[in-house]
Amino acid sequence: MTAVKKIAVLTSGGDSQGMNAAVRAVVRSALYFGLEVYGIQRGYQGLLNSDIFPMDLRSVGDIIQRGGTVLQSARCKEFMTPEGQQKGAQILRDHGIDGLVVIGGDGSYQGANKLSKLGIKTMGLPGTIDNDISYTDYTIGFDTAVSIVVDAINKLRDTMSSHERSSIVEVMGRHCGDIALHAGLASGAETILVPEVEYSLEEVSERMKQNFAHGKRHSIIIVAEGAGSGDLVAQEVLKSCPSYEPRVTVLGHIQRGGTPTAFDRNLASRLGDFAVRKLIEGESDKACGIIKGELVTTDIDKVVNTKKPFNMELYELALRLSQ
Ligand SMILES: Nc1ncnc2c1ncn2[C@@H]1O[C@H](COP(=O)(O)OP(=O)(O)O)[C@@H](O)[C@H]1O
Ligand SMILES: O=P(O)(O)OC[C@H]1O[C@](O)(COP(=O)(O)O)[C@@H](O)[C@@H]1O
Ligand SMILES: [Mg+2]
Repeated sequence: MTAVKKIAVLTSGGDSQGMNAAVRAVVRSALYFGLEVYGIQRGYQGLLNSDIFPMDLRSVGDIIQRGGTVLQSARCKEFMTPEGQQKGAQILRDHGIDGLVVIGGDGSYQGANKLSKLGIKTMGLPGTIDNDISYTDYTIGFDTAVSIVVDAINKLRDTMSSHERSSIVEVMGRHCGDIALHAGLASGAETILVPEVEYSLEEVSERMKQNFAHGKRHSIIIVAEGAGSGDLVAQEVLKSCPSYEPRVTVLGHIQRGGTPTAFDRNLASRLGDFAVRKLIEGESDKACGIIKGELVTTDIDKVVNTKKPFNMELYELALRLSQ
């Protein structure tokens, strides 16, 4: 006896690499366990437009390696209203859909939470490059985004060291410094500016001067978008250490594209299958995650109301090793 018979899947919010692998896992596991499965195009916007279609085994062929999301994504204002949420729940009921897997970030999770209060069984999967979701060590897309940043910094290093310059790299992460931190540690950045750690521009220039005195003739500064602007940091470096000739690179949406890493594909595959099995077992209003290698579910309410702790140990290590 399964708690759901017909489920749907959608992707919502900023897309991330590995969302396709998650969609594939949801569809194939659902079919394996005898459920009917539907895709919803363009997130909650598509739900409100009844853009809902049946999915079969072949409909998710040849997508595990692709970035973006074949279901497409959207940000939908109407769904933020109680009327929009009731309309969405009614449309799902009209289609006979009793379970929904939402792949997205914290905003998308809140939409899933509202639908569950209206009688639809929901499961959230953490699809965002930012890694800003609590109760999971990793989100789907984070590993790929970090690899892209590291690859870009490798290239910047070549030219920065040739010209003895300082490279200031602005990376994504509105409220979370994890991309900056993990890419910074992996690429030996001297300075990592994140929203979770207060800093002053004076401190940054003091560190630059010290590094210069220690014989460093080029340097990498990573700025998470939520921590400030690369241009401001560059102005400060130009004032205090002009010989570093700062150059700013904003990586932007490049970080959200391209083929997902094996880590992200495997995480997405495991979580997609897990979400289906939990729906079948009757769980609802839960976010799926991975903690210390184990798959877990946590109440969505708890997840969206808890800020993910920042790893200060890793941050201090990155600074210690880049002296
Ligand atoms: N509090 C909320 N209640 C209902 N739906 C929400 C809420 N917050 C966000 N959403 C829906 O989820 C969509 C994606 O949220 P957003 O915060 O943009 O991205 P992400 O899910 O990546 O964090 C929004 O456009 C909206 O449709
Ligand atoms: O797609 P947009 O509107 O340019 O949004 C950019 C934002 O989306 C992200 O890539 C991901 O954020 P979400 O997962 O919350 O959507 C952020 O790092 C970035 O600030
Ligand atoms: Mg978000």
